[in-house]
Amino acid sequence: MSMTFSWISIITGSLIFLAISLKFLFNKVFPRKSNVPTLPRVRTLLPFGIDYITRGIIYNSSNKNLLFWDELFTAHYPFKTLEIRLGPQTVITTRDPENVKALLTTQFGEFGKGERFHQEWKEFLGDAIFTTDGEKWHASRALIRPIFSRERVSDLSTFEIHTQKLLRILDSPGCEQQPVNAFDLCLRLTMDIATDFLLGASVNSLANPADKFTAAFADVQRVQSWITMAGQVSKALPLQGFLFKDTYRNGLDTVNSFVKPFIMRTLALPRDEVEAIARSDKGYNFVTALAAFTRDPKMIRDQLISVLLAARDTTAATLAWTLYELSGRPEIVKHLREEILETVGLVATATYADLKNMRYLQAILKETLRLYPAIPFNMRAALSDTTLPRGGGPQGDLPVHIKKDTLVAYSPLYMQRRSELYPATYPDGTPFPDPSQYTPERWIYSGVAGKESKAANKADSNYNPTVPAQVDNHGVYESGLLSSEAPWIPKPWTYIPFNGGPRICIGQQFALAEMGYTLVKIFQKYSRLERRMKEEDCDVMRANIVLTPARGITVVFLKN
Ligand code: HEM
Repeated sequence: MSMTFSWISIITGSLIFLAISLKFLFNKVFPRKSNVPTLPRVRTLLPFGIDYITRGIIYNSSNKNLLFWDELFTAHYPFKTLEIRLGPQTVITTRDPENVKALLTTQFGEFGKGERFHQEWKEFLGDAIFTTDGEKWHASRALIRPIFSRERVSDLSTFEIHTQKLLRILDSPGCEQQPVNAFDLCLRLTMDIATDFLLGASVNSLANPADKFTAAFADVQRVQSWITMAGQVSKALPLQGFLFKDTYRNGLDTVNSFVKPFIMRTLALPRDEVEAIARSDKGYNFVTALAAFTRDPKMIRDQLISVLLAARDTTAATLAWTLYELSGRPEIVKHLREEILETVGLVATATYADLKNMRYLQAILKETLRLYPAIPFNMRAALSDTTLPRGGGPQGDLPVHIKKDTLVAYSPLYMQRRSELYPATYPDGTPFPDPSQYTPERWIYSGVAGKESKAANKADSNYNPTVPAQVDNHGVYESGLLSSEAPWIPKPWTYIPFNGGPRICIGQQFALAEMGYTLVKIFQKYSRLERRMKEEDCDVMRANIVLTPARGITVVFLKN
């Protein structure tokens, strides 16, 4: 037995030695051309970067993606853009806002989701807004844009129906004054709201947690996130074929069979009737709105599922992280309740304008999205041979060539947590709150919130809650703080929870209204939120496409 073991060790050791020697020789024989500015290259020990990939998988499965990025950039400080060769695949990671700006706006046509991403997601999302580039993407965006107009988004009646159901659950015998998993409730709430908005009928997962559609959608998403992660290294390791295709296909069948009748029923209506519904408020939903422009059931299905995917977990996770932070901070809850009391009182329902006028509420949401951006890591592919403005040369500040199909990764999570991107003080010398801390007040003048915020809001002549969201705001989140009186707005392209440029999140205002409405509803009724989590379960961030609390969020909602 021990003889066999030592032979295995000798053979394994020799193979590793051989692989390292071959890699060394390869680098000697094919050195990089020296006259073109190149990016600092991350050294890997084993061929195809297998050591690097393994480390990535281990860090990901132990929820340490942020640490992975931190260690990578710390090891290569002060460089902000790095190149990693994983066999034939080149992946660039950047924390340079100038490069992020190029990816998302100034060189928008040269970087996109890319054909590989499209292929990986095609079965799930088809050829819709989320997975296409160029003309196809443009057509999808134009089709969907009117559905997110201010008039449509400011109708909060769907939120009212489902938040009422949430409150009834919180008041029910098993939950009242008891610890509940707030993340699970947020997922169910956002699923119910999204399906109601999209189909005109909710899956009602708040009342029925075992709902089949919700479970199938979760299965497909889980496998899809593995496929996407494997896709980043798939040229080096062709893993995708092994990834639970049965679960994926069965899940997709369930999802498709659920949405199909809604689409077919709408398409069976005479066109002028569909157009009339799409113009009115009665019976309006995403499917009817799309059916007024296209009679293609697959196109409607693809856009519908894409928007559902984009809308559901992102909003649930942001709401849940907000409740997590608020559960440890009674002073924030107190301020928020004061603002609610002043703006809508404890009984009335908030309007869209009320939500927009509540500066402290908006600051809370901004602060959550700063520390927990729902899409923590993102990626673009070079659609042709092109350049990035920075990263080359000895100082890392020269433009670099980028070959077609190179992947460029950036991380709102990592960037938004870097203290160097924040000022030490406000313009008047008041210290700027520690960027590592959850402090909504940083978004409002000198830490003053509550009463003063409302007065400041009225005085803010640039503030206009009717301004549509879809402006290119240079990566800065729009909600009325882009005014001459704002004491601080993030440096361009350093705060991008909704991305920026032409592909900025189309549902941004919908999401903010949904989260704001839910928080108002909750804190009209409850005055305290207590966290009931073990220390080791707090702040554990799982990053599988969306940044979710890995151990849930266990809290108790208390009335006094
Ligand atoms: C807190 C909640 C949300 C956050 C943080 C968020 C964030 C984002 C981000 C970062 C992107 C860019 C993805 C990329 O291009 O790589 C995006 C795109 C998108 N989002 Fe959101 N989102 C949220 C909620 C919503 C909601 C509620 C909807 C719809 C009701 C929605 C619909 C979309 C769509 C359709 C896209 C694709 C836009 C395009 O490619 O042109 N999102 N979102």
